[in-house]
Amino acid sequence: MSKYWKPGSERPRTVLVDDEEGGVLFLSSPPSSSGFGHSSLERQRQRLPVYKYRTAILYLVENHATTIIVGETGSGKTTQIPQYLKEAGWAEGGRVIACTQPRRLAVQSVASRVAEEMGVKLGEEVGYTIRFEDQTKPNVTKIKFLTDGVLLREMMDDPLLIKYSVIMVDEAHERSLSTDMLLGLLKKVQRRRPQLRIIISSATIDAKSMSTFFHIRRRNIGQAAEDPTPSELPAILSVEGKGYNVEIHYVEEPVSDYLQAAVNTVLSIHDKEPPGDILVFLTGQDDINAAVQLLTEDAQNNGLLVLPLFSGLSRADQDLIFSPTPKGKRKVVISTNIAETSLTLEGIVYVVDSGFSKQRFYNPIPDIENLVVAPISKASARQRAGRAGRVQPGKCFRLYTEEYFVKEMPAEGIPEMQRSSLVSCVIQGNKGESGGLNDLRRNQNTQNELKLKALGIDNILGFDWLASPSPEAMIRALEVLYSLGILDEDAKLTSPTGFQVAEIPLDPMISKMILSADTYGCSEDIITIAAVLSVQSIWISVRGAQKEFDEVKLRFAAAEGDHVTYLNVYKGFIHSGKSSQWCYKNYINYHAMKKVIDIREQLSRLLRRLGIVLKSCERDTQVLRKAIIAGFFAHACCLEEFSPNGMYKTIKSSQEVYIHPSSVLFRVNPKWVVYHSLVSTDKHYMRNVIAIDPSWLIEAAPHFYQVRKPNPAPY
Ligand SMILES: Nc1ncnc2c1ncn2[C@@H]1O[C@H](COP(=O)(O)OP(=O)(O)OP(=O)(O)O)[C@@H](O)[C@H]1O
Repeated sequence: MSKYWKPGSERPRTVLVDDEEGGVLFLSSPPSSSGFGHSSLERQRQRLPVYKYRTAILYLVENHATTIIVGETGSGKTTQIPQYLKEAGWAEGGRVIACTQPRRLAVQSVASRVAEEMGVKLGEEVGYTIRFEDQTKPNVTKIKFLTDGVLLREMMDDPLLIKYSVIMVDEAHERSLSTDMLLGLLKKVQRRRPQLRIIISSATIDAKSMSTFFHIRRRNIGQAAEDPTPSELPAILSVEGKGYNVEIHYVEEPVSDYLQAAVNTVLSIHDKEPPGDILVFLTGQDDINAAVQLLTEDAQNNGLLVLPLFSGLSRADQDLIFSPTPKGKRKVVISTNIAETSLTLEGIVYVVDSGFSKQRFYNPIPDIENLVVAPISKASARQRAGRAGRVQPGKCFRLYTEEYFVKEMPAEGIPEMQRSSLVSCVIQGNKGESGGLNDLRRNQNTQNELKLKALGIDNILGFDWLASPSPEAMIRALEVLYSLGILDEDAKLTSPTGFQVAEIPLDPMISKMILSADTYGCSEDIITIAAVLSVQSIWISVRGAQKEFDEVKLRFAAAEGDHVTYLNVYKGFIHSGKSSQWCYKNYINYHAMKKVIDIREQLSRLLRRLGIVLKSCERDTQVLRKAIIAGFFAHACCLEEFSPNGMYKTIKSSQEVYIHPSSVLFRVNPKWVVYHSLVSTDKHYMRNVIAIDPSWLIEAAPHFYQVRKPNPAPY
């Protein structure tokens, strides 16, 4: 049974307890206001609902292995609890307090807020880590924000997460693949390391089922030295109270076009409501761009500053979202669900919720994962409304009826684990989620599987999941890893390939491509390609200048396809002295190119660590393409004969696919191609495509392909 604790009934004692290193931790009462000083930030902190629960939270964390904290959006969970823990001594003796978030943007923004509240420089006492960006200092950082994916990766080097005293898994209701994996693994870690404290927090979580999951029954493994161990029963704390009031408005009749309805609602707010910025939730980059365009047409004269927000946005564009609204303007941020949790955008008074988001759904029959626009859950709707009312009262305009919300909207979404292909040979074109892993997320699931393997969890089918994935999806993932030579017949990581792939923080197909490049003598070139594939897009999308853009792109285009084209762009950029002017002239995203340089540098350091000497094949494009095929042979397609519209079929499952218009091979239609990822809209489109010779497939993967014997000639 779980334990509920209501503050007020009994004030927790101040207790002294030995910590793991034999030092002393003490659980104190809240610091007096004089202890805090009187700056306005400190007063703001004390006004938050969670402040009243400070002692209770510290008491529960001290005495329970797991504490589940449920509190309204904006009540102060994310920004305050890590600070309370630090103040109470949980970061003494070199230990670190971790707080995970499902999204990168949230990690960066809450870390900088907490650093500001503590009056320290970001990256020192308070830091953050997202993939390819580490803003922490060893032995200095005490509170670390990170994505749950990054923490999973850290577990490969430090399976018991020894350096952390407390791990707070925030926004656990999101149930992303990484969150679910992390929760399952943390439960295992806790059995081995009872002193680790876990906090699970959200505004909209089913605390009871989480509590049942975390009720560990510890094996007797000789932990006497670590006693007193905390209670195995998870505690649930409900933080009452919220920030400012948010008035909810529904439409009277269902709307047929949510995009147009969102635009109309923004204009009507602007017309009728007092000053205050507006945050609009749409689904993906396409409808966001369409809404931005519709509103910008109007904005010239009406004082609206319209800004898009989706993952993969450049840092400069992202900063605009957070910077103060210019005087006399009203900011309108049009976002995917990237802004749904944890973010505080200071000027936001109004939220417009379309009721939809892009979600992945896996269809096992053609083995294709689609990114579809689907209705959100009540949990998401509450999170969205919670982006208003954080620094002042607000209003949320829901573009669906109250009846729909009450009677039809599901309470929670389906966990990603149960609606994803674990093989993920398909791109999600996932522009709206998880903060910019972008194309590389395509095979994230396989990568996650790999993480479990690298953590020595071999019986994946029997793993203790919060929500079990389908066995078919698991088996498919194992098949892919086996075909790549990453797992052996006993489903164990191969040596050295499997272990090396597990070291590289990219999807296994890209990692295999990188490792194979060593054999082909082109690792120097392949890491450039891998780096470009890990940013959203190096091109700047240009509305109304398509013709010029196409002409410029032709200057870099390689007949072999997109990957080789990227090498041309990279060389041009280096040759220009990494000039932003050069990028501007060539419709290339300067920030994306800087990111490419950064990722490339990290990959080259990693390869050196693996003992791989970087070599260039000096533009031998055949060798390059063979290395790409070594990772992507399963993505081979053949042009259908006599197809008037460039239809290809995948060799693996005879799925109809087309070359994406953004590819340099669009309309060129070579007979045989290999693609990096699929985007599914009206059709399945291949992105990042190279032309190949089919004999290379058999050379790279004789276990996967065989030459069809011709039918015997009839007599
Ligand atoms: N960048 C910021 N600027 C101004 N105020 C902020 C900022 N970040 C947080 N706050 C204030 O702190 C409050 C608590 O934020 P916090 O993110 O800790 O809440 P939360 O309970 O974790 O919310 P959620 O469940 O929405 O993530 C906000 O409502 C807001 O008043």
